[in-house]
Amino acid sequence: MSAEVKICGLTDEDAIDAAIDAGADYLGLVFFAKSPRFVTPDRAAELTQFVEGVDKVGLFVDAEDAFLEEALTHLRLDLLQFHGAETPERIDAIRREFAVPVMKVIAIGSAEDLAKAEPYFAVADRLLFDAKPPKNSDLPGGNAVSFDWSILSGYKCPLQWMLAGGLTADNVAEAIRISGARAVDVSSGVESAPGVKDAAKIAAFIKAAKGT
Ligand SMILES: O=C(O)c1ccccc1NCC(=O)[C@H](O)[C@H](O)COP(=O)(O)O
Repeated sequence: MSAEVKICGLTDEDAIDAAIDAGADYLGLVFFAKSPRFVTPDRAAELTQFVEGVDKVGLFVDAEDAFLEEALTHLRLDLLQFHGAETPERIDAIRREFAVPVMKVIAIGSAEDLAKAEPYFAVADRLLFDAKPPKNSDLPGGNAVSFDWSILSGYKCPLQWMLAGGLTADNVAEAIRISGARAVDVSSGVESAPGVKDAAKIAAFIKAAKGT
């Protein structure tokens, strides 16, 4: 059991260094203004200017083309994560327009929600299965909420996928075992407060996810 790890919502140099030093495979940058983890494209470029060998993932929520263009003008992103209500048609158009791999988030509350992934099989490069946000949340993700990982057990998905939602160093090994995930994504579980990453929690999470 060893999974790739994406550390999402990085907002400062120390957190980026901590994620890289601990062996993160993906660094997530949140381009959603309502988030406590929001960074501007300019700041994201500054933060990641010396990053090499680790994929940079830009997280967007129902972003317009102009904003995607702005972000990609400031920095190279290896993967675009879409965490809003983007339709399959919109994902297809973005992928064609910007020629960067795309990952669509599918919110899971019950096993029936897996069917929502199917229309994206032909238009996305990857999927990310995350918990449905609580009803009172302003954020579609990053809410420290889990779902029943057994929903994904034995799931036949033609695309690579990541598991997210309420993961921590204490539960990620179990989540990987039950779901069969080969890649995991975390934000709140490696923070001391919303938007403030904790280097020790990042290291512990990656160790647990990779079984090292
Ligand atoms: O992190 C945010 O603030 C955020 C805002 C808007 C959309 C998505 C957001 N985060 C997504 C993630 O960090 C992860 O992909 C995922 O939801 C896991 O989050 P967490 O449960 O906090 O580990």
